[in-house]
Amino acid sequence: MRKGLFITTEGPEGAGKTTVLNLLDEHLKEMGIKTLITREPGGIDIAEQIRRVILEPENTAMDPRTEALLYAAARRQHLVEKVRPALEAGAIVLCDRFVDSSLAYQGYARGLGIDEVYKINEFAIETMMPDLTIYFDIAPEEGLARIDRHKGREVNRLDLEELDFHQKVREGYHLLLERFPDRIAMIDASLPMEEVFTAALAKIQEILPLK
Ligand SMILES: Nc1ncnc2c1ncn2[C@@H]1O[C@H](COP(=O)(O)OP(=O)(O)OP(=O)(O)O)[C@@H](O)[C@H]1O
Ligand SMILES: Cc1cn([C@H]2C[C@H](O)[C@@H](COP(=O)(O)O)O2)c(=O)[nH]c1=O
Repeated sequence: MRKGLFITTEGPEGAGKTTVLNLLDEHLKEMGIKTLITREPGGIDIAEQIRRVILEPENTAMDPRTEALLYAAARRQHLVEKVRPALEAGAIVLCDRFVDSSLAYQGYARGLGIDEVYKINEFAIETMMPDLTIYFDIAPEEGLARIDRHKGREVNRLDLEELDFHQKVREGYHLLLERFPDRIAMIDASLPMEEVFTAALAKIQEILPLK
């Protein structure tokens, strides 16, 4: 049974999700709340191995459906091995990307169809959807420029897609916002980091059980 809260972050490349998620994790821990911070694809050994296959820049021959299936496979293993046990133990799970990434990237930007990609993911996640998804909205040009400036970050196969693809990713997220207005909250990720953090924390506080 799910006793904790499942919170995910989403957004285009370089939106600041990882940075802000780490700050949120620190802040919640200081409040005495049990948290688990993790990421997709990855977070556990098998899923990190799948991540390497998906994101290796040389794997240019990868078919879009293969890509979607690999993300779903990594998701399944991560959910079973790490996310579900932490939720059952009552933690707040902070997960950098989840199924909405597949819907925006593979479903919309790759053109596989949001509903089709959701269907294959249903097999992976069963009914496990986030309690809250914080969507970091940013123009892809700005996000990609941040990554460019951020020396030492791995450049992955998806980062190397044309600007048009990244614009479609953002459009895909906007469609998801319309479809799931009760679950997905948008914040303006172009603001200074401190303001983005405050806005994200406010969204979490709205769903924290009162003590
Ligand atoms: N609000 C902000 N203003 C300016 N720079 C930021 C802001 N938030 C994050 N950054 C910087 O942008 C870069 C990318 O941030 P981060 O890795 O957190 O993004 P991300 O959304 O996790 O990216 P990706 O999904 O592509 O890995 C980092 O160098 C980070 O310091
Ligand atoms: C979960 C998931 C991710 N992606 C893409 C999004 C990014 O380009 C990479 C992950 O890299 P990050 O630095 O950890 O953000 O993978 C995707 O296309 N579909 C997914 O389901």
